[in-house]
Amino acid sequence: MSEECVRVAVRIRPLLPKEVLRHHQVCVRVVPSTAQVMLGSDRLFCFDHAFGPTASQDQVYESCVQPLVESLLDGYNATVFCYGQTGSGKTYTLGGGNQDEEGGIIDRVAQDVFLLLGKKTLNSDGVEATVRASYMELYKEDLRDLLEPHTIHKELHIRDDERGNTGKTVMHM
Ligand SMILES: Nc1ncnc2c1ncn2[C@@H]1O[C@H](COP(=O)(O)OP(=O)(O)OP(=O)(O)O)[C@@H](O)[C@H]1O
Repeated sequence: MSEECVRVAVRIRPLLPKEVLRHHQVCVRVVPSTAQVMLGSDRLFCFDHAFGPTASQDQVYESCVQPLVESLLDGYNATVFCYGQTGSGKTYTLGGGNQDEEGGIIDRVAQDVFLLLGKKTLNSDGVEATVRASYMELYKEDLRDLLEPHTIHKELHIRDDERGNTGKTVMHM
């Protein structure tokens, strides 16, 4: 893995059945054996990773995220976020989730965090670990606690943290 602080991966999802039925065409493809994508026939873009429509959830996780989980347990901070227009595959890549889909990044991170913590605590006497997780949705101006989906009306507010403008914190999570 490169030493860059910020790395960008692009994932091209397959056409959906409804898109195939409507004869939509694929307009972007990965240049084989590179991290480049070609838009149309002559516009080339470079990324740190490029995944085509046949890439598995495993491949995306192993190349882009797993190394971050390992460094997390060495004390580093890590952020992974998905960006893209509606329907481009952010939820699928992060969550997967439908019964017939493979699990996404969140499932795999959770599994690996506990697996690696298990190994660490086994190998080092007296080491204890606490894992805290929050899962929220910010849609327009509304925040939802996705670990308590029934509390739609729960009063959640974004505030500056005690250090001022450098971070944000959500009250009442
Ligand atoms: N790599 C993939 N392989 C197979 N199906 C995919 C893939 N990525 C996305 N899809 C499918 O494409 C559809 C749209 O994906 P998804 O809901 O993840 O988009 P999104 O970016 O989260 O959209 P929105 O911003 O509207 O929430 C879903 O039916 C999803 O199952």
